[in-house]
Amino acid sequence: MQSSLSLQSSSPISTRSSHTFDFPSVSAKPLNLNVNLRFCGLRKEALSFSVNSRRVQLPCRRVPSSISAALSTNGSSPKTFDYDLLIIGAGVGGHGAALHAVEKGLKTAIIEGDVMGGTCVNRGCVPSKALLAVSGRMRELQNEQHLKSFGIQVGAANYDRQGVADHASNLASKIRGNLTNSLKALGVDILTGFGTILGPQKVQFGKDNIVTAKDIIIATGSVPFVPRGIEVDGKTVITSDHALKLESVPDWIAIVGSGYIGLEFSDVYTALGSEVTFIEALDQLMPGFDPEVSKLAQRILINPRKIDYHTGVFATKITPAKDGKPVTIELTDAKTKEHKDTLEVDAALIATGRAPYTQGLGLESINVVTQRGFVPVDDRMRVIDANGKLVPNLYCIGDANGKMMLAHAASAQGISVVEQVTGRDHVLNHLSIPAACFTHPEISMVGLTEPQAREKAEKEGFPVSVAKTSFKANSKALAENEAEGIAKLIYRPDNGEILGVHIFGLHAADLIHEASNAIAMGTPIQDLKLAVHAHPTLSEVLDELYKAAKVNVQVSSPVKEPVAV
Ligand SMILES: Cc1cc2nc3c(=O)[nH]c(=O)nc-3n(C[C@H](O)[C@H](O)[C@H](O)COP(=O)(O)OP(=O)(O)OC[C@H]3O[C@@H](n4cnc5c(N)ncnc54)[C@H](O)[C@@H]3O)c2cc1C
Ligand SMILES: NC(=O)c1ccc[n+]([C@@H]2O[C@H](COP(=O)([O-])OP(=O)(O)OC[C@H]3O[C@@H](n4cnc5c(N)ncnc54)[C@H](O)[C@@H]3O)[C@@H](O)[C@H]2O)c1
Repeated sequence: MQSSLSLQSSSPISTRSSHTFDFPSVSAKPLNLNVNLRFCGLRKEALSFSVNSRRVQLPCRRVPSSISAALSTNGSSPKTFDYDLLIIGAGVGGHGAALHAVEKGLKTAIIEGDVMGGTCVNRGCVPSKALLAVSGRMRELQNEQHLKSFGIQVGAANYDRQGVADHASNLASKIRGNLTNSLKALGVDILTGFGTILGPQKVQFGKDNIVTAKDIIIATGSVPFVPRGIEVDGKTVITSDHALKLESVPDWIAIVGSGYIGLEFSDVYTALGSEVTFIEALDQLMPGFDPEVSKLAQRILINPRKIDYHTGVFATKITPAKDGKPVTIELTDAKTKEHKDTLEVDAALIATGRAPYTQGLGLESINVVTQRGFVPVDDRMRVIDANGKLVPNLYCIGDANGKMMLAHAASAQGISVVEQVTGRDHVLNHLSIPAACFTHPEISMVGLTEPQAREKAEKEGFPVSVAKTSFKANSKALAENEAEGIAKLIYRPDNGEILGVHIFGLHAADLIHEASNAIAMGTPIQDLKLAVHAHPTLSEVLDELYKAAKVNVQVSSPVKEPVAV
């Protein structure tokens, strides 16, 4: 059985020191742990420890800067710091940054004003995927024809609403616990209270606690955006925060907005028996996706289901149900601005985007003016002040900067910042960050859509080509009787660069990573054509895609001598 050990440092470690701990172990025998810290160069230390006399030596690492840091960027900067890195907001962005900071040897603290884990864990990715796991199973069990095609017969599928809701909330608590424990185990100090920036490198949290840090990351996230005129009562007119609790499954629900949240919830509600009406301001549903993919997705995710829609209209006034009257929704034509229709439904979910949560952060104390609430940053997430100058030692990651409102983007931005503050310049390529919508089947994408790629190509003067493959030719998808889907590759035929990949089909969210990693590593298609995929797997959809591309250059990497095995 393995024992895990955690080294917590709440005071700066800067000199040679040795500590011996006795602590109960998971094995029958108590462990005797002897820890040695040894200076081995400028602001570096080597950690060695012995467990029951067996010695383990870890390599030289950067040590916290608490003693040495004395910045002189501004008269009011502190001379010494409580921490190397202070993160405001313990969502996935803050968590990712903190873990990487510890790995880099930074003394790190994280301030959280509400529950640990932020949006993703408590009110976003995690509970929504729990609900989608249920909707996937319900869909399968309700699809008699699909089951029959395998020779399977089952009785009528049903569900217990509270049981489904509990699955989502239990999963959120579990992952919140894991996230909190991982920070504690690595020695990240968790400071509880609302954080406000008082000046350079100085933050107040809670009522009157002040803490200083060499570098500060703002990671305060976002909240649901509710347009003016819409009254949310939390019961019949709701946001995703309420919907994830699944307190009811309305017979008829209007979903305002057909982006990620709207689409995922349409999958959940229709699987659980609701009828859905989409209200979308733009002229087509799913306007954020590649147009060809959204067209196919509409054929499969919308048309055969109990969903109707109004496009090109704004929901300008929504009044909750009251005194036996239904929810009323006034629709206004997006172009003429004239009243178009009034709908009466049982409930309305407002999924019209998210607003950054940056109020009360004290940005004015450092001359930073937000843009529609978002903190302005450069491509290294360095905060830009009202005069267009970089604010020293201040960064903003995740939803609060609005670059890309995705959990893994927030975390990747945090890691990028930590790389920079520990001496390695790093710019994150946002075009390599994948995204996925977890409907049944899933939609995933990375890089540019076809219209975006064509616009860029015209401006910069390079050729663009498109290759496509269908899941219908994939043995694994056929075996699963789920061959409805496409993959689309947008690329430069002159050099083999991938500009974008879009997938709609079974497990699209998992499949996209091969393409996103290729973009991140700069691997051209002519090299990818030679990569081998196991048969029969869904990954062969991408193999086919690369092979279908017509690139005008040969293999770019040197051909290695074959190695005998
Ligand atoms: C329904 C839904 C489903 C989603 N599904 C996905 C998905 O499947 N995949 C995906 O990639 N993304 C998904 N997202 C988006 C994802 O949740 C966000 O992009 C992500 O949570 C952003 O992380 P963050 O760290 O920037 O902010 P948050 O997660 O919002 O965390 C910010 C934290 O900061 C705290 N805070 C704010 N101000 C202060 C302050 N002044 N002092 C102290 N603490 C403060 C907040 O309490 C919060 O805990 C989903 C979002 C929603 C709403
Ligand atoms: N699977 C995922 O990764 C996932 C899941 C959910 C949410 N998210 C993230 O959360 C963020 C918010 O999601 P979202 O779906 O709320 O936003 P979104 O920006 O994806 O979609 C909002 C939609 O609402 C429409 N709209 C806005 N105002 C309207 C109005 N008054 N009337 C009618 N239509 C209106 C917009 O045209 C748009 O299509 C997204 O940026 C997304 O990145 C990600």
